[in-house]
Amino acid sequence: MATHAGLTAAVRVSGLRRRFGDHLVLDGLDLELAPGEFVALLGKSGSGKSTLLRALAGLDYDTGGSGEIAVPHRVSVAFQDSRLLPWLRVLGNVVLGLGKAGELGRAALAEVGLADRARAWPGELSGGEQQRVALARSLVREPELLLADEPFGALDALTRIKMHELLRALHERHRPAVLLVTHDVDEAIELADRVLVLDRGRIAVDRRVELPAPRSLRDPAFHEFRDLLRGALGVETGAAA
Ligand SMILES: Nc1ncnc2c1ncn2[C@@H]1O[C@H](COP(=O)(O)OP(=O)(O)OP(=O)(O)O)[C@@H](O)[C@H]1O
Repeated sequence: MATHAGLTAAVRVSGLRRRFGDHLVLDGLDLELAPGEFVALLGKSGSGKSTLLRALAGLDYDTGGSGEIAVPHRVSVAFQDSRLLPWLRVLGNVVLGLGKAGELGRAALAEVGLADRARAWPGELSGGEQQRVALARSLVREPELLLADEPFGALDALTRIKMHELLRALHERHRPAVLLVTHDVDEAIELADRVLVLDRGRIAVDRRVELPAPRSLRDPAFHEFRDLLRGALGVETGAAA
């Protein structure tokens, strides 16, 4: 079913339906991402965000479904846990399956600030460092599309801020299209060019983030946008506080 996107879109999804037994999770979903666009995907727990990501990544072999999906040739996927192989050193994980010399891998590790950890074992790294290795592993494949499922969900707040900065910088430099699944409304507004809310199997909200950079929680427009998204997610907006 998956085909390759034309030059005009990095992702094109039309009429995507996915069900688990009687449970229709995606119900005729339509979505387009432009090349280089950074898009955040929000949605209540169980709304189907990971199901959509897996469909785009071609990882949902057993699921009943229909619809059209077009993605680029080079797609990378990042998950909440880094999924590094513990029996390979850091550099081995980065270049796994590429059959290339380590030079590209070392350059990618340098980009995420881990040039000196190439020979370490994954178990010797902190959670944040492991996620940086996972980013390097994605980068070295020069993806046209990066699919990220809560990649910072397990990190502490400070490490998360640093990872945000790193991801923005890497996006600026390499310009893949990004689809970032997150529970964190502020993370979505800080990072993305465009924010989507998935509800009842479709994209219920699709808004560009027009806030000036650097995006600041002090900007009243940030709060307006946050309230709009929280409203769409059925969360108290705190407007009366
Ligand atoms: N392999 C599966 N078998 C049966 N049901 C599944 C399977 N995978 C997902 N589901 C169901 O599909 C629905 C959507 O799941 P999905 O993981 O896509 O949601 P999500 O929006 O990513 O949730 P969360 O934010 O909690 O991670 C849920 O009701 C889930 O129980």
